This record gives sequence, C-alpha cells and structure tokens, in this order.
Amino acid sequence: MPADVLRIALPLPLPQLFDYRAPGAAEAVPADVGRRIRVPFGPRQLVGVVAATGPAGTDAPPLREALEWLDEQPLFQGESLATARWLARYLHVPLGEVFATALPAGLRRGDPLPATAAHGRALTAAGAGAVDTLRAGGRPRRLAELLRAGPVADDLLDDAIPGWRAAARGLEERGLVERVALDASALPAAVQPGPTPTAEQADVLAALRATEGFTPVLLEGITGSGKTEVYLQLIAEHCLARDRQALVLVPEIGLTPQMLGRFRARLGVPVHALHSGLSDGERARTWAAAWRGEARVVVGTRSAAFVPLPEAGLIVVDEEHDGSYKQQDGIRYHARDLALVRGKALQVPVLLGSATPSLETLHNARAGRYAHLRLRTRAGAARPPRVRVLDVRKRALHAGLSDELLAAVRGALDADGQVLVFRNRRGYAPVLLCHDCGWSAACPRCSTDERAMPMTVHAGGRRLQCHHCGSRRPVPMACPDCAGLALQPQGVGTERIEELLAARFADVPVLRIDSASTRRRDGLARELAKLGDGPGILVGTQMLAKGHDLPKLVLVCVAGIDEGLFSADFRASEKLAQLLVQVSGRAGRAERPGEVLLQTHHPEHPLLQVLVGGGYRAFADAELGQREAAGFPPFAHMALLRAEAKQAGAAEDFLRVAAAAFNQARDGLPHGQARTLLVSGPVPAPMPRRAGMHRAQLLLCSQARPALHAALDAVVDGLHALPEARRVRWSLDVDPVDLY
Ligand SMILES: Nc1ncnc2c1ncn2[C@@H]1O[C@H](COP(=O)(O)OP(=O)(O)OP(=O)(O)O)[C@@H](O)[C@H]1O
Ligand SMILES: [Zn+2]
Repeated sequence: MPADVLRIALPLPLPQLFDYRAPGAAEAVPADVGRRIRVPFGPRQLVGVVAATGPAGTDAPPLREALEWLDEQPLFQGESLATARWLARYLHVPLGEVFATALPAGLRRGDPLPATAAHGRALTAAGAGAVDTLRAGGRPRRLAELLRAGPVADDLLDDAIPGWRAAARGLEERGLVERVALDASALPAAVQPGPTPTAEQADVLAALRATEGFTPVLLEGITGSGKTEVYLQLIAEHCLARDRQALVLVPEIGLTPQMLGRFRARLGVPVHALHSGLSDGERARTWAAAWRGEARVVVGTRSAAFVPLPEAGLIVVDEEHDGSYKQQDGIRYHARDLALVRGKALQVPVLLGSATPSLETLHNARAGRYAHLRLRTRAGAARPPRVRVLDVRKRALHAGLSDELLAAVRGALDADGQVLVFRNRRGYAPVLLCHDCGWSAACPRCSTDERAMPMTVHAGGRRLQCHHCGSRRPVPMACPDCAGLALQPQGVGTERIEELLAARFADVPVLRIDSASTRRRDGLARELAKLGDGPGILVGTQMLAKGHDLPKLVLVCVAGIDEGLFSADFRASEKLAQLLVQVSGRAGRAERPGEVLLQTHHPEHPLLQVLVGGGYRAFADAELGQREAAGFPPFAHMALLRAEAKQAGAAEDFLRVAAAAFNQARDGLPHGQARTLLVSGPVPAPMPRRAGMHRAQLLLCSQARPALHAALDAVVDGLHALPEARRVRWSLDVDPVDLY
C-alpha cells in the first residue's frame, strides 16, 4: 500500500489543498496536521500548513517531496484548527490564506517559533559607572537612572519612557546597556489596588461571575461608566485566579499603551501587547508566548483575535461597535464575530463592551442570544456632559467655526480647562477650486468622466493629496484650465482649524492629532502628553473619539458633521451617532462637568434630535425599526462580490457570469429559501474608479443566512477557474460593513 501523503494549505488564492510527500521519505501521519512546512511550488518555495493526511490518488502524477518541517509540534490544534477551517468556509476563502492571516508575519514567512523568556535591559559594569556622565534630563540618562536599581522588562520601559528604544540602542552601541533575559521575578512588583466597585459595577460583576462556559454578554455602559474596571476585575477573578488566559481586543493601536499601562499596574502579571506598531519579532514572541500558555493576558488590535489560547478563560472585545474590527482587504474577517465563534469553541464568556453598541449586537441582545448588562451612570464623581446643538444657519464662520463656538472655547480656556475641537476631515481643505473658471483639482487615478474625486489640500495649502489612492502632487501655481491665479481652498479640514485656533488662542498650546502622528506605538500618548495639565486645545478627527481619558477636558466642539447626515450608505447614521456619542463622552470625565457643542446647519435633523433628546438608545431603537422595514442588516445578510480591472468593462463581464451562476444556484435552493435570495448587479462600485482601476460589484442579500451561504457554497470555488476571472482582481466580502 502506498504511503499517505500530506494535504497542504498554501497561502495562494486557490481553493484547493496541495498534495506532497513528507520530507525525508517519512510517513505522513495524522499528528502532522497543523504543522508548518516548507514546500517547493513551481520555481518558488512556500510556507504552508498541513490540513490533512491521506492516501494519494491512484492516477495522480508522482508527487513532489516537501522540503522541511518548520515546527516539531502543530501550531494549529484543536480549537485554533477548527476555527481556521470554520473561517475559511464562512468567508469562502482558501484555508491557506486563513492560516497565513492567523500567523504573525515572521511565522508566516517560516521563521522558527521564537523563544519567549521575557527580555529587558540592564546596565553593564561600564554603564553603572557612567550614569552621571550622561546629559541630565535626556532620555538616555533617564533610562540609565531607571536601570540603576536592576534590570527592567521591555514592556515596563514602554510605559515608563516613551521612545526608550532609540536611547537604549545608543547606549548599547557604547557598551553601557545590554539586553538580558529576565526571570519572572523581575516582573511588576507592586499591584495597585482598584477602586471599590460602584453598586452598578457590583451587580454587573455578580452577573458575570455566575456565567459558566460560553456566554456572550453585551456590556452596554455609557462613556466613563467604568467598563474597563469591570474587565480588570473579571480578568483577575475569571482568569488569573483560575490560571487561565484572557484576551482583550481594543480597536486602535493608539489606545493600547494607555490600556496596557493600566492593566500592568493593576494585574501584577506580564501583559502582552499585539498590534501593528510592534516589530515582527515582538509580534511573533507574543504569539509564541500565548501558544505556549505563558502569556496570561494579551491586549491587542484586530489581528490579535487569532492569538492561540490553549488555556482560555475570557475574551473581551472593547468598543465592540468599532469599524476597525473588520478587516477591509485580504481575508475580510470581523474580529468581534471571530471572538464570538472562538468563545463558543473554547467554552468561555465573551464580553462585548460599548457605550454605543452596534445594531447587530443590540439586535442579538434583544433576541435573547446575548446576555445584556448595563452601566447607566458614570463612575466616581464624573457626570455626563450637557449637549447643546448650535444652529449656525446664516452665521459667519471662521474656518468653519461660529463666533458662539469660539466664545465657548475662550470661556473654557479661561476657566483653566482643555478643549477638543472635532472635525472628521484631515488636511487643510477638502477641495481646491479656481474662482475664475470653476476648475477643481481632481485625482486623475480615481475620477471618471461622470464623477470627479477631489484632491484634498494639505500642508497649509502647498500639497494636494488623494485620500483614496494616496497620490500626491504640489498645488499648481495657476489654474491648469484658464491659467488664472484665483485658486482657492474650499471647505475646512483639521489643518485649517488648527491654523485659525493657533492664531486666535496664541496663549495656549494648540495640538492637531492625525493618523500620521499616531501610527507609531506610543505616538498618541506622546502627542497628548505635550498638552500637559494646563489649558489647551486639541484638534482632530475620529482618532480622538475613542476611549481616551483626558481628565482636564471640559468642552467638546463638533464642527462640520452635516455631510454625514445625508450619506447614501445605510450604515452612515449608525456610524455618525456612535461617533457623536463617543466624542461627546470625552468631556467631563473627572470632577469638572463637561459640555458638548454640536454645530450644524440642520438643527432639526431627526438624528440630532433623537440623540440629544433620548441618547443613543432612542436613536438605536428608531434606526433598527427603519432597517427592519427596509430589509437591511441585521434583518438581512449580505455578501458583496467586488471586482476591479485595468480595462473598462472587464469587471462587469466577470460579475455578469458570476451573477448568472448565483441565479442558477438560487433556482436549485428549496423554494422558501430561494425566494429570499436577491442577486443585484453588476453595478458600478460607489467609487467606480480608484487608483486607475475600474471597479464594479454584485450584491447578494437574503433574510436567511442558510440561503446566502448555500449559494456561495455552490458558486464561489468555481469563480477561480472562470476565463473572465483572469483579467480582474476580485474578492468576496461576507457581511460587508461598507458597500464600497
Ligand atoms: N468604582 C469606581 N470608583 C471610582 N472611580 C472609578 C470606578 N470605576 C471606574 N472609575 C474611574 O472612572 C473613569 C472611567 O472608568 P473606565 O475607564 O473604566 O470607564 P469606561 O466605561 O471603560 O470608559 P470609556 O469606555 O468611556 O473609555 C476612570 O478614571 C476610572 O478610574
Ligand atoms: Zn486617487
């Protein structure tokens, strides 16, 4: 009998597994499933994961032999293997691509699973003698002083001295500091005691303590109500005390330092971070530490939803409504939904926390599928902010801000407070217009004859930038159409607001926060630290809406939300309501009361009325009613097939063949199911051209999930082989969050 072969999942956009003989003429055995392996593929080498073993087909050509095993033991086992298979089936993507997405970059490339003893820095003998020779106040000096008492773990240095790595590198080159492996005893010493839970927190904790096995829980708590305190207590009790692991998902890398610092101080165990601001090596180490069960608490962004949890005790998804949990390219998974699937397989509670739960989650809670716990008051002395709508019709505006708003800013600063001015548009101005002929700057790679995509003015008016494809060019000296010199920036972005505020309020710091300054691991924390404790102004986009604790913030001004009130996207109102409530929640989080000003030309708009009058819940009730009437999610399930091509028409050709296949599959469904499945399109994408590509899409929608998935099962694998597929790039998005 011929020996069994390895069926390997490779990171390729092809639906099948690939057969190989085991390396070194060894027998393939079932225990190999889940191990990484290097294989020859055409002229290349690829890293795959064994998905199955079995007999070779009798008429199969002689198989190639795999090159080498990369792990002794499977990296995917039990739950993690089952989850990867489930995700591949659910999203209709190749298993090999799911494995690749689940692994951090280093392991995906085939690096060995790294050693995971915690590392830190220590002074060398030469360093101990040289501390006082370093420039006082400089980062190297502060680092050296901190190390005087003994080695300090890297993650604690992250909290203590932002930017310490560059300083350490310099000192290492001079032989003053070295990298050392730490034993567990070098980790956090003193555990800070937490506050006594409020009555509401105590009730919530009692309910959570009573949970057994898989329990999805929506923790709906207004901003500042102490949700994070609940997570901390629960992790201590449910995980650390029972020797189990906790996974905490957070939406933004900018939030992790604040969260990590708080977790480390309170839990007294190493807390591992996993986000895109870390090096490949650091990410692989955290992943390996979790796989070995050494990492007890992992705090991370979207991709951390894949982290192995052999001894799982709890999964928390903070700000569960946040859009960043959905991966928007490659394997388009939703980290919150993945967390729920894993919680079920691992039989642990999954806690979804938010002040503004997604309509999907609210709908599930109401249907009784999730437990629903609430925190209705702010913890400590803080009170919810007062919200006022400022009608600015017919008012003079300065960089988009009314006199009344500017007066309120002055008042808050004079009272020694800090102010946040929120505008959801980066750059200086959204459009550059010629006042003489009406020409406006449009992105040549994203515009069509029918539809111009404006380029945003940046750098104080000197640069044009496309927010869709990233292309940049200098602002022209004269209008390219009429050669006139009357080029004027139209509209207002955060740069222009910053310019105005800096001129008007020259006595205080004015700080603009944008995605560029906060991409680095501690970028946001470092920026916010510049504001200090005195009066000052923050200007920024939605970056600033999320979970930051700014105790001195007394006034939040929201400008320019009017575009968002009239968007065509059916989720736009939900996103805007969440944003407004979250950004408002930044005000008045300590003793001082907070105020929120919403400046608008549409004070009578129902969304604003409902929000101001009844808060997020009233909004959500109304919105769910509308979604149900319109047959939109969460009352229906969608999948979006996107295609793009260099040639005009190619994407539509491909989608037309796909649509025919879906319609045929629908006719094969049981009558009741078939009726609920709608295939619409192909239609041009909402952005019909982007970065030079022509784009179109096909939308599938059904009230019954089984009908949708039955159609996808029947059709998607076959799309890879279509001749029309060769000229396009296509992707399937199951449960799309935006229809772009
Ligand atoms: N029981 C308590 N007693 C006193 N202060 C508390 C208590 N619980 C939380 N706090 C404080 O209240 C503030 C808000 O708490 P926390 O950050 O946990 O709220 P949150 O609901 O997670 O906030 P958000 O989601 O709006 O960021 C923090 O400064 C926290 O230290
Ligand atoms: Zn563009």
